[in-house]
Amino acid sequence: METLKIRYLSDKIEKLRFIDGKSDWIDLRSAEEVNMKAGEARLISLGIAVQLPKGYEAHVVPRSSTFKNFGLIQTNHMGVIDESYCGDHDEWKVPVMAVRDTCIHVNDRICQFRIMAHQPALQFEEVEHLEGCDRGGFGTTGKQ
Ligand SMILES: O=c1ccn([C@H]2C[C@H](O)[C@@H](COP(=O)(O)OP(=O)(O)OP(=O)(O)O)O2)c(=O)[nH]1
Repeated sequence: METLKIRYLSDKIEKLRFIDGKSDWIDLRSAEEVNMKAGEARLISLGIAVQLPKGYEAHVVPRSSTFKNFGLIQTNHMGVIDESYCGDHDEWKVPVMAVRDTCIHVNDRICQFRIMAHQPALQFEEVEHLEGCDRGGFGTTGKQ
C-alpha cells in the first residue's frame, strides 16, 4: 500500500476514491464550471495538489466516456505528473479541446489517473550500426 498526500484546492469536489477490485484507475473531477465552444481549447482545474510516493509519477488520461459525455479530447493525450510537482500550489490540470459546444459542471468526472514507478536510469550510447535486422521502416507491414 502506498500513500498519496493530497491537498484539496476546492471544497466543491468529492474526495478521491480508490475502488479496489473494479478498476485501479482513479477518477478525477472538474473543480470548475466550464462552457466551451466547438474548437476551443483550455486547461481545466482538477482541484487537487498531490505529493506522490517516492519513485512514482502519475499518468492522467481521459475516461472512456469523456468524449461521448463532453465532446472533449485531451490535447496532450496523456498527462505526465512528475514526482517533483508536489507543492501546495501545484494543482493538477487537464488540457482539453472541445469538438462541440459543451458544458462541464463542477464535480463532473472528466479524466482518470494511476501512478507508475519511474523507469530505470538510462544512458545513450552512440553507434554507427545497430545489431538488429531492418524491419522495413515505418508503416511497411501492410493493412491486414
Ligand atoms: O496533463 C497534465 C500534464 C502536466 N501537468 C503538470 C504536472 C507536471 O509535472 C507539470 C509539467 O508537465 P510537463 O513536464 O509534461 O510539461 P512541460 O510542458 O514540459 O512544462 P514544464 O516546463 O512545467 O515542465 O505540469 C498537469 O497538471 N497536467
